[in-house]
Amino acid sequence: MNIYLLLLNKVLCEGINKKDRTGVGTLSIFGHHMKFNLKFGFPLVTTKKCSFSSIVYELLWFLNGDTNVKYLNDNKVFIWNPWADKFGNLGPIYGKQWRKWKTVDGTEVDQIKNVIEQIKNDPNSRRLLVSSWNVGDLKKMALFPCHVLFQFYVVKNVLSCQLYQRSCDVFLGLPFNIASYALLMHMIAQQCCLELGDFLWTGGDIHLYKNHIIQAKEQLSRVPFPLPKLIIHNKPKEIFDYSFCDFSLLKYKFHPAIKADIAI
Ligand SMILES: Nc1nc(=O)c2c([nH]1)NC[C@@H]1CN(c3ccc(C(=O)N[C@@H](CCC(=O)O)C(=O)O)cc3)CN21
Ligand SMILES: O=c1ccn([C@H]2C[C@H](O)[C@@H](COP(=O)(O)O)O2)c(=O)[nH]1
Repeated sequence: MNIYLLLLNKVLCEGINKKDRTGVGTLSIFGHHMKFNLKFGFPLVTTKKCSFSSIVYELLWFLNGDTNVKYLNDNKVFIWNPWADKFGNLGPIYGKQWRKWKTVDGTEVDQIKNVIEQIKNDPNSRRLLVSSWNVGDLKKMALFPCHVLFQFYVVKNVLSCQLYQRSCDVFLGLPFNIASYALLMHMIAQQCCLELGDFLWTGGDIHLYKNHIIQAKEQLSRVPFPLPKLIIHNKPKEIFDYSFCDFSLLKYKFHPAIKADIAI
C-alpha cells in the first residue's frame, strides 16, 4: 500500500489550506491517480487496523439497493449513522442509484445487473459504466455521492475497473473506498469468469481534515506489511446472492488502529 501512503504524504506536504462544508477545514490537492494490481494482493491498508467486516457489509448493503442504516447497524456497522434521519434513512444514495435508478418515464434501471450482463455478453464494450451522480435526486440524498462513477474494461480475459471519486477523505474514507472496489472487482470477476486486473483510482478534491494531521503523521511513520489475500468460498448464482461468510481475508497483518473523528 505504498502508493496510498505516498498520496497521504503528498496531501500532508503539498495540500493547500481549504475551507469545507463541514467547517473542520482541510489540506487539499486536486487530482491524483493510483493503480492497484489485484494479482499482488488485496489492497487493504496495513499501517492501521481497518475493519474488513465493515467494508464487506457496506458493499453488500449497496448491492442490496438498501439505503437505510438498519441492516448495517444489525451487523455492528455504524459508519453511516451520522447522516441518517430518525428512521435510519439516507435518501436515494448509492444503493438506490446502483439498483433502482429512476428514469423520467418512471421505470427503474438496475445498473449492476446490466453492467454484469454487458461484461458477460459484450466485454469489448466501452459503455461498461455505473454512475451514482443522479442529478435529479441529489437534493434528496443525505450526502452527495463521493465515488460517483466507475467503468469496467476487459481485455484478454482480464477485468479492470476505474473509479472517479470527486471528493476524498484521504485518512478515513479512502482506505474503505479502495478495499470496497477491490472486493466488488473480485465478485464481478468471479461472476463473469474473468481474471483480476487493475483497480484504477482517480480522485478530484483529495483532502486531509485538519483534525487528522497527527494521525496521518503517525501512520506515515509505520512500515507497511505485505498485503493480505482475499478468498471467496462460494460462487453464488448472482452477484446479489453473496453473504458475509463467503469472504475470508488471509494473512491480514496490521498496525494498531488509529482513532480519528469523522467530519460531518
Ligand atoms: N467526512 C467523511 N468521510 C468519509 O469517509 C465518509 C463520510 N464523511 N460520509 C459518508 C461515508 C461514511 N464513511 C466512513 C465513515 C466513518 C468511518 C470511520 O469512522 N472509520 C473508522 C472506524 C470504522 C469502523 O469501526 O468500522 C476507521 O478507523 O477506519 C469510515 C468511513 C465514508 N464516508
Ligand atoms: O465513500 C466516501 C464517502 C465520503 N467521503 C468523504 C469525502 C468528503 O470528506 C465527505 C463528503 O463531503 P462533500 O462536501 O459532499 O464532498 O465525505 C469519502 O472520502 N468516501
